[in-house]
Amino acid sequence: MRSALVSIPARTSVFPLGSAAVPTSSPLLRFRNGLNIPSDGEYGLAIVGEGEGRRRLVQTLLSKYRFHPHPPAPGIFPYAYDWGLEPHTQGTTEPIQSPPSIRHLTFSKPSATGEFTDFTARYGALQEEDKDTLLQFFRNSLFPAPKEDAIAAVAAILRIEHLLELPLVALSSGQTRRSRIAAGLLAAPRMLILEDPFAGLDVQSRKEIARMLGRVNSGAVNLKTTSQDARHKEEDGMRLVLSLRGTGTIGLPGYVTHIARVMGGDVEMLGKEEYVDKVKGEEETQHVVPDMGRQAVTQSAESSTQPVVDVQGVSITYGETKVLDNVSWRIHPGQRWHLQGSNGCGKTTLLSLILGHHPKSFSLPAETLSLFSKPRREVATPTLRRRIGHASPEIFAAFPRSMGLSAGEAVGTGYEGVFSRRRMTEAQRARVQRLLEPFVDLLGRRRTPASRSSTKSTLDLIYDTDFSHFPPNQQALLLFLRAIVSRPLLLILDEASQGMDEETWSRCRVLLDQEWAEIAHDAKTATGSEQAVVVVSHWEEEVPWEAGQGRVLRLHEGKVVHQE
Ligand SMILES: Nc1ncnc2c1ncn2[C@@H]1O[C@H](COP(=O)(O)OP(=O)(O)OP(=O)(O)O)[C@@H](O)[C@H]1O
Repeated sequence: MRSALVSIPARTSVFPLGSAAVPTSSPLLRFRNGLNIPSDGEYGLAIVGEGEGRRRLVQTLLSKYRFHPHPPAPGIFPYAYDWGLEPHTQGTTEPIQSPPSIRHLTFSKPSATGEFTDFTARYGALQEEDKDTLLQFFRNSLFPAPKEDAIAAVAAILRIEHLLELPLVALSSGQTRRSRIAAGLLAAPRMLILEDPFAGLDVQSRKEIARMLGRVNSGAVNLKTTSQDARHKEEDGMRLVLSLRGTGTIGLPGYVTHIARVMGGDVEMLGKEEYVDKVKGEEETQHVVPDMGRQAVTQSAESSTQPVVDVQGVSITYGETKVLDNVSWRIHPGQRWHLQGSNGCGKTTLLSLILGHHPKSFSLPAETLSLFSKPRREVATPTLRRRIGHASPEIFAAFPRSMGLSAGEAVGTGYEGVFSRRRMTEAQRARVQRLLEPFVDLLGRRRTPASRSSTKSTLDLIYDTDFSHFPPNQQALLLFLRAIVSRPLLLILDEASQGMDEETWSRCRVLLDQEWAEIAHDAKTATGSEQAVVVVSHWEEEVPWEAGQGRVLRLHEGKVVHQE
């Protein structure tokens, strides 16, 4: 075995860069029993635990923090491996910058360059600038430029050969994720850190990709031999480090041998078996608290209400490809639907017709699409925006970060379903504050010196803080609150929990239960109507109602294959 890629001794702590040499504050992380990543041999690492802790550990691996105590540096601490950097940068104990051979792939950030983000462009006639295909992206936008055989090898690994000639914007979110993993592999770094690579992937894809990543990690597939990057020796493999949401054992790829578990600021290294035993033991001793807040779902009788959505025999075709094929679907007030189907089967396209994002939405024959008891073509799009609450990875990517909207204003844009600042009534401001309240401890963690000296309450400070100043997982939370703020007649949660921590999402679920109980109560006592809900998720456990309490619509290659 050669040297370690990463070697962090036991009892090392990390602090923000620029903090005092003799630490005066508590560390960001403490490494209980160190962290060593060998450069070769059978070894697979997954980081699990609290979201903020996992992020800090990733930042540590990217050399974004200062270490204490300063260890005798074998290379560029914490890296023991010779990354092929200039001699003068070696032997330093201060982190300088991540070695170029480490790549970090995160899916929770909106893309800085704009690629993969424009969510409505894909439905209409494509603009010239949106016509770039996946293949062109791989050829022209990656550095170092991959060789053709590398592209072919990676496309085969990730089963995206059939997508190479498609425009980037046409890819579904799962297809986009596979393509981004492919781009990460094509860069052929010495170490690739992937954050939540399996979120948004269907069950089959998750298994396939976990297996393929295992082969890359073990060196069975060596992409270096096909890379043009001269920094690497051909025999160098690629180490993959996965950061995975959740502390459970579900979703751990088979090839993973070691776990770095982050809890309460402590990083503990465990062998996989040791970890699995520990988690099982903890689960057994955990007190199961009955969920008093959870309401039994009352599924409205179909006959007694007018449907909020009535789709009858809709088909959508791009060139030769039939993306929706004779789809029919009725959604009544109070119903909960889980829209299912593998990546690329047409779920988002179907929802885009209902949401009014798809240009065909307005031009479909009146009898094929009715919304809120009227033919779609008689319902103005701003009315749809007001009546439908919507959270999705596409909204997350597209929501403006440069307009200076505060967190409260961002949530308030949900009243009109717009992306721009709007005036809110006092009652609406109060409602936004009430929604923020259960999350104050999560959203208020990053207090600045200025905010500490402010006389405002933490809730007011959060309300006024610029939306873009929150980390991505908290932005996802704010956009979820935006979707529910107006108590819309139809709520569409399309992979809404993507990017959120488990703790945050479980609180969102409690909030949803409360909301639905209140809406149901109002519907009985006043003239209101119960909320219809559509959830898209590839993870059963993330559907916010008990199994069997909702309905299911399953698509396969654009066709409805199951409806109950
Ligand atoms: N302009 C286009 N030309 C060709 N195919 C397209 C175009 N736009 C979309 N598609 C294809 O339509 C299919 C449906 O995409 P859609 O986003 O609806 O899938 P999805 O079920 O939501 O997938 P995911 O689970 O990955 O989000 C995909 O296979 C996509 O590649």
